[in-house]
Amino acid sequence: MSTGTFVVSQPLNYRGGARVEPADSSGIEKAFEPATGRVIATFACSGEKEVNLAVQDAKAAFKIWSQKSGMERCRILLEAARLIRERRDEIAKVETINNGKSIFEARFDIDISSQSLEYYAGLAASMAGEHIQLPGGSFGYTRREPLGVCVGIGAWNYPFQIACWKSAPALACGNAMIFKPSPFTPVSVLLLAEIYTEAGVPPGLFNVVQGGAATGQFLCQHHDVAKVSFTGSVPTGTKIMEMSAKGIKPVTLELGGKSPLIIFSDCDMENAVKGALMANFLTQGEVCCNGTRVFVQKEILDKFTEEVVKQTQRIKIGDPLLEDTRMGPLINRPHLERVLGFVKVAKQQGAKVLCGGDLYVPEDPKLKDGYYMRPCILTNCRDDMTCVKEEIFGPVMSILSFDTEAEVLERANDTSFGLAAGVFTRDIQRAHRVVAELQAGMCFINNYNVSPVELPFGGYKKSGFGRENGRVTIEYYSQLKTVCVEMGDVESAF
Ligand SMILES: NC(=O)c1ccc[n+]([C@@H]2O[C@H](COP(=O)([O-])OP(=O)(O)OC[C@H]3O[C@@H](n4cnc5c(N)ncnc54)[C@H](O)[C@@H]3O)[C@@H](O)[C@H]2O)c1
Repeated sequence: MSTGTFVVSQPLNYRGGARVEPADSSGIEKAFEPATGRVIATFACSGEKEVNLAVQDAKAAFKIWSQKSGMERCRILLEAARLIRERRDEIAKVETINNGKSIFEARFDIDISSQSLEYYAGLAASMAGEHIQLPGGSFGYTRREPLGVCVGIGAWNYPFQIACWKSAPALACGNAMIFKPSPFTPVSVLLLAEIYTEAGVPPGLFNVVQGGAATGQFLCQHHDVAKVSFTGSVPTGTKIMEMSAKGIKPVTLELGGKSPLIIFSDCDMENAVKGALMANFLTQGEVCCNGTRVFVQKEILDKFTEEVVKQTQRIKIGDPLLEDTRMGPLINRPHLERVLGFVKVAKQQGAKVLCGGDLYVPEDPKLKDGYYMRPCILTNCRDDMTCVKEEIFGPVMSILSFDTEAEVLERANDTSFGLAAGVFTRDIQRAHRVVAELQAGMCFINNYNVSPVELPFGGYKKSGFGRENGRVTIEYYSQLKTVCVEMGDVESAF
């Protein structure tokens, strides 16, 4: 597989353990290779009939799967994790071709994905209720039971990983899942569906329906869907919550962010610079938890800025399938233009562009229609500027200076988002004091954007609720049944 050659001709829906063309459609979509601007797949968006069939199949599979013991589910999930490892390179390449992220990064995503299956496989076997002694020999116990058919709706920035972060805990708990990827990145989740089938899940347990908003709505409104787990923007998250409210369905919302990264003057400068790059430029900056508001204490502002610019200018942009590329193209042309538009507005509002923020045309002629830009550092930023307030979702870092801890905390929290935050300092007391005050679900001390599957991930405020990863996620894919057992006679009040 090399850039400019991949096309998908097989069906992109998956139902009953096989790829299928949808039974009906609500429109046609095209998926692109961002590196070249080529169409790699044309597919029908699933209509209501197809969604009904997917739910019907998932319900049948749920009956079989939910009866299995945790150990039985564990073995199958471990086998699926092994198959992901075995096909790591192929999956990473497909992800790179359809999303644009460098192959170097895509391999990490696939590794985190297989780890997610391994982690929840382990928990599947140890899920248990409680036994509670009551007076007179009576007792109660709790059973942790699955919810039923869960829907996963994904964003386009981590297509395979999002599908794993949702399906691994869902399946571990005994649920079935129907997954709808973003229409921009429909391809890699099919490999996951095939892997689950090969590993031994019942046909229909993990189905894929393709489409955009209309298909997503059919799924959310379906009366046999027990839960919706959504990753995407705040406006869509609001709609998902409204639709789910009508059916009293629980939702997990993993939404956007505008996270602060606070660099104190006593930091280890080399690590802080690396951390700022990690916080801003993975996947071309298209990362929900990115620390795009970089607050730097005044004493080290010049030195930090100089170093961060130097390292940003060294980032190798180009063909994402090449081993030494570290930044590929953005997801599509409209998004590229939107991100460049943010840089333009930032300049109009008084920010200074220290590097990048413009189109990049690689030398290789086959890449000339790709969606590349140079990573951008903005300085002279103020808290009221658009680039500091809004989620850009591209490689644009805004540097802001600050004087005191109290001041920076106030400014860092002055946002309706609350997904992540970071702090670099050598003072351990300050580090813990600051993160305790930060209004964010995921806080990093002296690093940024590492995502071990053992740690819960999710937002505060408008960045959503519910968690992915970690032990706690079991609670979002299961429900507790209490059983009260009488060992004596009924003492009636009547
Ligand atoms: N918190 C997280 O874990 C996380 C992770 C990745 C991305 N994100 C966020 O996702 C956003 C970027 O992703 P995007 O552009 O794909 O987001 P989006 O909200 O446009 O779309 C997300 C998904 O929702 C579907 N959808 C759109 N309208 C719908 C509707 N009315 N009903 C049901 N489904 C609908 C889309 O087809 C897509 O699959 C950013 O805001 C980013 O921060 C968050």
